Amino acid sequence: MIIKVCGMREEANVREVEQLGADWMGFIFYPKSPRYVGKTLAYLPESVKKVGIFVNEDTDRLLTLAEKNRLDILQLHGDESPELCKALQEKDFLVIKAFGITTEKPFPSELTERYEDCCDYFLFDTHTDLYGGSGRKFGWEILSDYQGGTPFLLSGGISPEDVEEVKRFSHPKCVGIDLNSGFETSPAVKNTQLLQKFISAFR
Ligand SMILES: O=C(O)c1ccccc1N[C@@H]1O[C@H](COP(=O)(O)O)[C@@H](O)[C@H]1O
Repeated sequence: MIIKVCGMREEANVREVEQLGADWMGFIFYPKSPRYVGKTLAYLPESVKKVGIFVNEDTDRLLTLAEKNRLDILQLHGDESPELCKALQEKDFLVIKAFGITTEKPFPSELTERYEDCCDYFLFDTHTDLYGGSGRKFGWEILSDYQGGTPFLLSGGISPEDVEEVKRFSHPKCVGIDLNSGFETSPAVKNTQLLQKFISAFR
């Protein structure tokens, strides 16, 4: 299973998390996020895949940031179209389309189906008007209604005490989990002890 640690920014913290055995590390390029990278990242990790998180970003700016930060994967949290996802794949990026899920509505199969042929992964996150990083979980049982072919990461408010529940979660297309605000001491600063404990218990 892929473990992605998201919302990283500070050099020392990036170096520490790189040593913990995470597979992917996420950097948020959405200016309204408290985890916004802002200025240039002082250190780009080598031993993890670097994921850039974007929300309805201008395509030229997205590509400039992707090149500058040597991003491997683009995670799109806004209303990005299937055509944009396809165009980014054709530029040799892996593409993750994030979907905000709520149990108050049926699983959005009609929406996810439109992205089946243009994304490498989906990410199922808790619906929020802020696009992501809510720190809240949704009822994962709704994912039994996801019958698509694209592998997905489970996301949204996963915290240290969820490790057993995450291990019990099972879906044939779930290939990973996303850890973000639940492991922070302050926005964009991860508690490496909590992460280490979670990762060893999860593996
Ligand atoms: O973390 C943010 O601030 C953020 C803002 C806008 C879009 C995505 C964002 N983060 C992503 O949200 C999910 C869930 O995070 P959390 O566990 O609920 O804190 C995660 O994939 C982050 O990559």
